[in-house]
Amino acid sequence: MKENLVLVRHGQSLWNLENRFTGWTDVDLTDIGKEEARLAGQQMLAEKFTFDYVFTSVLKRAIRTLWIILDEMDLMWLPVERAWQLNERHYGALQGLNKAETAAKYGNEQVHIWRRSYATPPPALSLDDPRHPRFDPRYAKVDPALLPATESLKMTLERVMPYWNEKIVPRLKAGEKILIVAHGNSLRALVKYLDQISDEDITELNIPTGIPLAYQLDDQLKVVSRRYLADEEAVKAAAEAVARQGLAKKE
Ligand SMILES: O=C(O)[C@@H](CO)OP(=O)(O)O
Repeated sequence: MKENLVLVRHGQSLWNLENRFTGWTDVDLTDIGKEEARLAGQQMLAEKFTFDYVFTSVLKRAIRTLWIILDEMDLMWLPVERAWQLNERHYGALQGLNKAETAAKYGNEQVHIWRRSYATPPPALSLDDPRHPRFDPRYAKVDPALLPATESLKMTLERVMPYWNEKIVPRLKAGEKILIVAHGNSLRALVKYLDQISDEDITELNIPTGIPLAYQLDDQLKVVSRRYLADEEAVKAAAEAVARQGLAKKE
């Protein structure tokens, strides 16, 4: 394998299925999501991918996807680092709401801005909202000032990038092959950086669930090649399906 970095968005989650804004809500995979993870693992095995080190978030839809992939690849022994910095973008007060119903209420355009604009965050959770991450024991050791009540993609990128630079870059520079299993928007942040996508163009990028995206990076970590391990049509259809989730249902 010439690629040294593979990014995988977790398989379908319960709230993907119910079409709800998820963010930092810790929902599990559906059976389809587990199957997507199995296929991702089998695909990488078939193409003789292997890894030295693995990163994921602290949310179970990503962790379980990773477990299934490593199981399929017979790589369960690999070291894994879980980091809140790789979590999904925090969706603020939208978390739990149905995307199509929200679009019916506020308009497709407003929902597209909340979902895909670079710098506009959704409405924030109040500090005393029980869903605020400061009440969740998994973030007990994180500086409370860093815990978001909402995030734009820009804010997500601002917490993903320091982690990338500090924890992932040194391993890539040392020649390790890295797998990252994370989320639609934390991966959009990383892909924006790697592929140097502009603030405008990133609004049109949708990452499909469960399809490995493999990068070959050079010594300077510049992109030599990138490809999804699926045919182009399948990737396009899956990305368009993600984009459509934010549209109001036609009467
Ligand atoms: O709800 C979310 O957290 C994300 C990923 O499922 O959704 P979206 O594609 O709308 O950014």
